[in-house]
Amino acid sequence: MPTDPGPGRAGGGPALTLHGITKRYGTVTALSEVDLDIVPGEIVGLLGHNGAGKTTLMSIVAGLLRPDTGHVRVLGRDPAREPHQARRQLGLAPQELGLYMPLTVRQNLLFFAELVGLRGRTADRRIEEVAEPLGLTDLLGRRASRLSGGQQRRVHTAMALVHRPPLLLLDEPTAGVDVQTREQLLEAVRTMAAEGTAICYSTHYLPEVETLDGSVAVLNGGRLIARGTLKELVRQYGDSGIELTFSGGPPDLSLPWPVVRDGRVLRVTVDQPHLAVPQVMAALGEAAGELVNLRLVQPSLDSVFLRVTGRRYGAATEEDTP
Ligand SMILES: Nc1ncnc2c1ncn2[C@@H]1O[C@H](COP(=O)(O)OP(=O)(O)OP(=O)(O)O)[C@@H](O)[C@H]1O
Repeated sequence: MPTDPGPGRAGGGPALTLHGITKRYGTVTALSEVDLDIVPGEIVGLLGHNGAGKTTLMSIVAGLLRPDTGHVRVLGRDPAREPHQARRQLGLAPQELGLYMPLTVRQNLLFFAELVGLRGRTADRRIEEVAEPLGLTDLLGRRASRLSGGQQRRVHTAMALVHRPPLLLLDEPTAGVDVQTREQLLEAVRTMAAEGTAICYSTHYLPEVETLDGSVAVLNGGRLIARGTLKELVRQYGDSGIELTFSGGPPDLSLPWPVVRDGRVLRVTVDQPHLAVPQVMAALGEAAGELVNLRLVQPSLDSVFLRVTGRRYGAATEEDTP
């Protein structure tokens, strides 16, 4: 049994509290009046289009950037005033890989373990513990430079976990990884949450957030515009409908349901889209010849995102109906 304290150390309060956080870079407002709590054991999918402020938010929590206004508490500590204490309570896996390529996997993990005060047998044991679920046990002696991209990404994530932090910040941990690595990372995230770790998980891949079945925070232009569990948000904002894509400009349709035009796409919001298809097709008339795709949209995180931001999320999967 590990002797170091586990992640359930928040004493009942939130693992992370952000209150009124604003951050500007010159004239660009990256975050505006953001309030966010994450409680122990909660996985928050942090979502937003490119430039929405996700990385800025994580950097502020990790104490790498200072907010212009507002306050941050990591397990009750202010990363700006008590950087070392706050830093030990969190693990950050930034977007950019941070491996030392000439070192072995074990040496990379040991380096990070020592940075947060782990030594000797405690560090060795934690390295073994963190390597196992991420499929790194057999790779501990291998140089980082000799690993595949997916293996490097797993080591990068393992470095954030090695001190068993009660708060974990993962910035697009599955960017560019293979299916097996994705599964291993998601499983490791689920396990840590079940053990009480609070996790802030940014991704451009909505099905991952649905798989993790956690809660969601949506940033848009630096503002937090939606926050809740997946189920709550889908109930509140998850429109269903029909999405029609045309080879040229979409026609004007006369239908009894709201129709929104977005470039070459028309979106019809309707409760039971499969029953509405015949009427929509009939309304197309000659424009049916220009139709290149018809998709039934069911209430999901994808439709929540579209509703609250006005744009679909970049890498969401599509269940296209030919
Ligand atoms: N160092 C910087 N100097 C100036 N502007 C910056 C800087 N870093 C970020 N920004 C701007 O702040 C805004 C938020 O950027 P941020 O990187 O936090 O977004 P993001 O949601 O992480 O985006 P992505 O999904 O592309 O990683 C963007 O408009 C970005 O251009």
